[in-house]
Amino acid sequence: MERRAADRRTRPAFGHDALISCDRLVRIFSTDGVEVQALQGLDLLVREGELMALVGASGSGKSTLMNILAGLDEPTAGAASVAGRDLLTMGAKERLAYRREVVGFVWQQTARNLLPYLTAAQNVTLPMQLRGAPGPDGPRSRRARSERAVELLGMLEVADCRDRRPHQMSGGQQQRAAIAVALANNPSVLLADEPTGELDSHTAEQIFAAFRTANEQLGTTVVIVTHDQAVAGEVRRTVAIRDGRTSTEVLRRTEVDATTGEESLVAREYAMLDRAGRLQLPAEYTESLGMRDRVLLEREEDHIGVWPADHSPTPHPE
Ligand SMILES: Nc1ncnc2c1ncn2[C@@H]1O[C@H](COP(=O)(O)OP(=O)(O)OP(=O)(O)O)[C@@H](O)[C@H]1O
Repeated sequence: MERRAADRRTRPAFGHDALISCDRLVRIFSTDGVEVQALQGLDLLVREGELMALVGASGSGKSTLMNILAGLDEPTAGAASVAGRDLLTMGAKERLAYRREVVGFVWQQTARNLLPYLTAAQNVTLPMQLRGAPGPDGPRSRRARSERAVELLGMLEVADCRDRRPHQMSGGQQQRAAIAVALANNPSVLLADEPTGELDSHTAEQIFAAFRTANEQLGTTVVIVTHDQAVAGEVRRTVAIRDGRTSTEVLRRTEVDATTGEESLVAREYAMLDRAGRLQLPAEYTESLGMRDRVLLEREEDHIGVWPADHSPTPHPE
């Protein structure tokens, strides 16, 4: 037992090597004496450099999670950290610096992302000005800031909009300029909550390509909340949230056929196993097999069998 306790002490902490780590996150909202548990012990790890999507039914807790990661809201319990910053213990000053330097966000409402009376280039320079004392890699002079703004707008293919105000730009151009604003201070993480929600599918595709550009060219970690199946299908990893918890995860990878050499994208769905060993079984599986309250488990050499409670265990040879 002592050895087990020592092992536990020397074991690396949960999510120690992740850029985003949410550990049993809980967020309870109380309004008029009614409690809503928007997050109910959510676990999520995101590695540096990932481009991933979060999906889930309306009300499952996606926006609540994004607001916490954006530093706009605080969890009721649990632990959360982004790029080494502890989101529960940050003071007001650190929180402000966190929102300016560590995370960038893009919201669904195109109007929420840009100031209407500034041009695209001015919108991009504003976060750099607000940052105050620049870091070692931050642009120092006014000229350097405006050069960076033009560079970012160019990378996102809206250089021609630099002198236009938001109302002189299409919805898609506004969202691309919004991505440039979010990237202005070179954040570690780019968060986007339904960024293509107000756009047609062709424009949505272009916006998604812009996130991919940011991820590939700048190495920014990108987390996108989306209802859009086409967007969710484009990323390597999609995590589904159900009732305030991560429930399933789809990983996609390219496989090469050994004989034909042809490449194909293979998607695999996984259930999440939490640290307490809890596993959420899909309702369609449990219902069709009449599983309720308790199930029988059988440990096999390379898998675990889950059976309805009235199943007779398979006799094992002696
Ligand atoms: N400020 C708040 N006050 C009270 N309840 C809230 C608040 N914000 C969210 N909720 C509740 O928390 C739950 C999760 O909401 P959330 O907005 O995170 O879901 P969502 O998955 O983003 O939904 P949608 O896809 O519709 O945006 C819902 O039941 C919602 O009503």
